[in-house]
Amino acid sequence: MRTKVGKTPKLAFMTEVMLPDSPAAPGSRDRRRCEPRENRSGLLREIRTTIRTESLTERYDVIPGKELGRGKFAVVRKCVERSSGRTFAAKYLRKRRKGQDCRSDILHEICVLELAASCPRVIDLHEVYETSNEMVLVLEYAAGGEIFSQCVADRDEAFSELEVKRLMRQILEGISFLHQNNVVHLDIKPQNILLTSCSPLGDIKIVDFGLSRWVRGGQEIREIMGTPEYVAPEVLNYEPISSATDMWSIGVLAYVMLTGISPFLGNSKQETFLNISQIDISYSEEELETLEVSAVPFIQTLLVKEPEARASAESALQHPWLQLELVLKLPDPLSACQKSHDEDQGLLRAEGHDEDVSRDCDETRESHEELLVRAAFTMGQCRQALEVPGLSPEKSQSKRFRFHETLHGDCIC
Ligand SMILES: Nc1ncnc2c1ncn2[C@@H]1O[C@H](COP(=O)(O)OP(=O)(O)OP(=O)(O)O)[C@@H](O)[C@H]1O
Repeated sequence: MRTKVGKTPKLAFMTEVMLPDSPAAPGSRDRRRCEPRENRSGLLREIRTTIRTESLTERYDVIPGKELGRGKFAVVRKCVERSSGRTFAAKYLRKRRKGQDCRSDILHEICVLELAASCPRVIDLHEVYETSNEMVLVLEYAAGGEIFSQCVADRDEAFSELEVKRLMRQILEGISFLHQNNVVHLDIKPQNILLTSCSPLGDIKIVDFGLSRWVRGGQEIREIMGTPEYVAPEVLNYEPISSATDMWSIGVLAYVMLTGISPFLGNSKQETFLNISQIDISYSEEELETLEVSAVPFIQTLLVKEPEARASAESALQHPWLQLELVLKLPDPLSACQKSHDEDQGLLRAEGHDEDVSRDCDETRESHEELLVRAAFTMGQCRQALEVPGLSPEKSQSKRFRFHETLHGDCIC
């Protein structure tokens, strides 16, 4: 039985990688995209960012004490750039891991961040520093933290369905950008989706490209990596990895965000793998019953065993479940004239605005009212409605379980 959402060991059987000759590949910072150069295992290696060798503290005040997050080989701290007063997240990555020089993995992570520099759904890379033991990525600061916190929160603090839809659209936009650029993330999970702000709920930022790979048609990558609960069946079967591998994880993520339940999590890693390979998933949980009718079919287009039969990021964005968000994209004049009402309702979080500003407020008010009715209807159905008959808060809360340990370099056997 799968009843918990939590931080779980990460699988990572990396193939050996070639090391680049010099710390910083030549190139200017004004080019928008890096030319992807990769070695056999899908690691990009040619970065454009200047690697600074002075101490980070010459230009930044690192906020003492509180860490923003931590992995097995990295720690992330808040820092403030003295010249601008801007806050950033400094990710300190150890170059030597388990006796191996992993500098090339870090260069790959930098290169992917450069490649995604124009995508607002991916965290921005500001600067890179290097010492003898570490590399430090100075990243845009995502003040809202991980969406994980709200996935495991009590019902009254968890995401509403409307919020999940908006965030899911943004996640798919980011993943679609990466896939169009031949990058697969391979570690999509709630801990790697951050928020620009928590209250009010901001926008998502995808982080942690440590396991990502650059894949091209014809080239096969087979590696066992990821986080057990989110890993796709083809990874367990040592079959080729593709963009569909991320889409599986997005299916698991959608389920988790909507229910707080990890759909494949078993009592042991082996049980989790068995559940995944048998697609042993329950669509009859109480938490799913309160959702819009198109929510479960959305998840089902992703949690399909055959990678080629899974929805792509682009087709998932077209799924009926996510279409309400299109209605929520309001033109600027409407946003202005309805602003206070929208705030009161707390329903409208338009993520973009149409260029079309020619319609006047009166004309758009009508569609806005329809929108509010539809949004209110959705909110009424969402899982935050604790009064749903037969849905006991105690029971549903027992399905949420927090633990904070993240392990790496784990194996499947
Ligand atoms: N830009 C950021 N702004 C705010 N917090 C961040 C940022 N980047 C990372 N964090 C926090 O630090 C955590 C660890 O970051 P990240 O996942 O990039 O490191 P990692 O060592 O690769 O982790 P993991 O072991 O989970 O792969 C994130 O889950 C998040 O909580």
